[in-house]
Amino acid sequence: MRDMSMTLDLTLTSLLSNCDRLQGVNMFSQKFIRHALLLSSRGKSGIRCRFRSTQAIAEKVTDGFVEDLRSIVGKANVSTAEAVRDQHGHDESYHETTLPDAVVFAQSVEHVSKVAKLCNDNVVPLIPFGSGTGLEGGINALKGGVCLDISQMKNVIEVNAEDFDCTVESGVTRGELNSYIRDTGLNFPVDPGADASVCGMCATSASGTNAVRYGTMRENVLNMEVVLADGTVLWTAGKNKRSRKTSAGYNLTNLFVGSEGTLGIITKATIRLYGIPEATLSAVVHFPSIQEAVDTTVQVMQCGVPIARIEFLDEAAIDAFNKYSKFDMKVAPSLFLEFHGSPSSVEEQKEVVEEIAKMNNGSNFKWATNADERNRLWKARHEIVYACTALVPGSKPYSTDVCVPISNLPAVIVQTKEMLKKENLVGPIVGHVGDGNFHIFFPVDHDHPEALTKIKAMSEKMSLLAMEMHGTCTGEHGIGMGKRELLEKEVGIEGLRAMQIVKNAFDPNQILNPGKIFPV
Ligand SMILES: Cc1cc2c(cc1C)N(C[C@H](O)[C@H](O)[C@H](O)COP(=O)(O)OP(=O)(O)OC[C@H]1O[C@@H](n3cnc4c(N)ncnc43)[C@H](O)[C@@H]1O)c1[nH]c(=O)[nH]c(=O)c1N2
Ligand SMILES: CC(=O)C(=O)O
Ligand SMILES: [Mn+2]
Repeated sequence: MRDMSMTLDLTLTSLLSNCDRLQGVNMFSQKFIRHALLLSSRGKSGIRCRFRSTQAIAEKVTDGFVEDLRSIVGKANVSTAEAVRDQHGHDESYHETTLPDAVVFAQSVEHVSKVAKLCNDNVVPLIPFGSGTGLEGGINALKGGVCLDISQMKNVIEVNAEDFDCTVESGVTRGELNSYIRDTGLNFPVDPGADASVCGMCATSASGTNAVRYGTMRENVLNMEVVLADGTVLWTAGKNKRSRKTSAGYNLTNLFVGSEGTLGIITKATIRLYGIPEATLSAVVHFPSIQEAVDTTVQVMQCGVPIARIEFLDEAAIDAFNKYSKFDMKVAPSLFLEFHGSPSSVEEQKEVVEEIAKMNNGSNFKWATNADERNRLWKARHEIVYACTALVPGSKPYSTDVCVPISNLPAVIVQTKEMLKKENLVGPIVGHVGDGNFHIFFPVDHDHPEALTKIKAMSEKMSLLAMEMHGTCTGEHGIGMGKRELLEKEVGIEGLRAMQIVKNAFDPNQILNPGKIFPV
């Protein structure tokens, strides 16, 4: 035991001699340095542990560098046109555009690997671009560099219907996958509303309306092909592996899920599929108060009803929803529900939920049994973020995204609503409440910076409240550039340091999506 620790200390010493930032590395961090060292000793992975500031010093993207990019992917697949850079310099959120210097459209994993190596050798920032539907400014090129658009890699590599899994390339969107596999009777249910790329969903650990039944990306990814900063290609669970369980070493798959383009570029994902339910039933029910709607949710969950969707909209959200999507719903706190299963199981779930809702003064149940009605309802629900921004013409969405343990949800939502009133802010509340996750969608108009300051303060208060109630500042949208200052508050300085050590080990030159996740 003593010999072992001496060996580790010696190894640590030699590692530390390569580090730029030694001071203040506590015992906890040293353990991680040892991990990093073990990784770095695998020469082939190319992972080196050189500690640098998390802020990269980007080399300029010169004409010669652009020529090098063109020689890798072909002339037609590199653009420096302002319109193309602009399109790739922002997502769907309020964050203001920051342009990359060049956009590269990769056609293969070999392209991705060679472009990564070139950027790494020249210390040029590299930002993976999935489909640009993120809500935390994840693709903004904060330090310029190369935006690597991988949306044209659109092959479905394999579908193993008998094992309920499939493998897709980075450009395949959730909608495209579901159209492709429709004939198999299977589908991929994780549903962030937007038609995001499956690999982008891995990168942000997305979820959405039916995570309550089927889980988030974390529970649904079995394996990923990832290109590291230096161009190394690895499979997080081993090449061709797709078992439901594994105890083989560290869980690299879940390290890359939610890494937001800062650890590697996900070029393929092997994900779980589910049978399309035999019967589906949707409903809307209205309540006199937020408390009663959310209490209903908690009781439904605590009764163990395997509900597929249970979505909350407050009266402001219903109002925006009616106006934008031409519905005529009662303007009151409401739940949108969906049940999946056999006809008898759906009937049983319906009865239990109806009884619980009625006990909480839920009324005006409206059932949608046919597919057209259901699709219209859920399409409108998915567009709610646009319905909220339409309240202020010319605005963009600022979305909060807290998630708390379900028993704390009623208190957090009620307090949030009181804070909104006190601050006199317009902000409809919408939530995937079965998971304890909810958003306020603030319409933000950049011509009114004072309103944005107020919204940011409110958003921070909400996040702190959620953390105090044992929750998180982001259930599903990620840290991106919007929540960087909150990460340390959530995971603690030790957690943050551990994350920085992992980042430094995988990306010693800090080229991958610099300026994201970590506080500035
Ligand atoms: C109308 C609407 C509604 C919703 C949402 C958006 C919109 C516009 N979202 C957010 C969004 O759809 C979600 O974050 C997606 O997972 C982003 O996938 P993209 O492919 O668009 O990634 P996008 O291109 O926006 O990139 C997002 C981040 O991931 C990185 N990235 C993308 N692809 C990568 C890859 N292949 N390898 C490595 N890094 C990669 C990027 O660098 C960036 O940091 C959401 N989300 C949610 O969870 N629940 C919800 O309810 C909703 N609802
Ligand atoms: C935008 C988002 O997260 C939602 O509509 O749930
Ligand atoms: Mn959401």
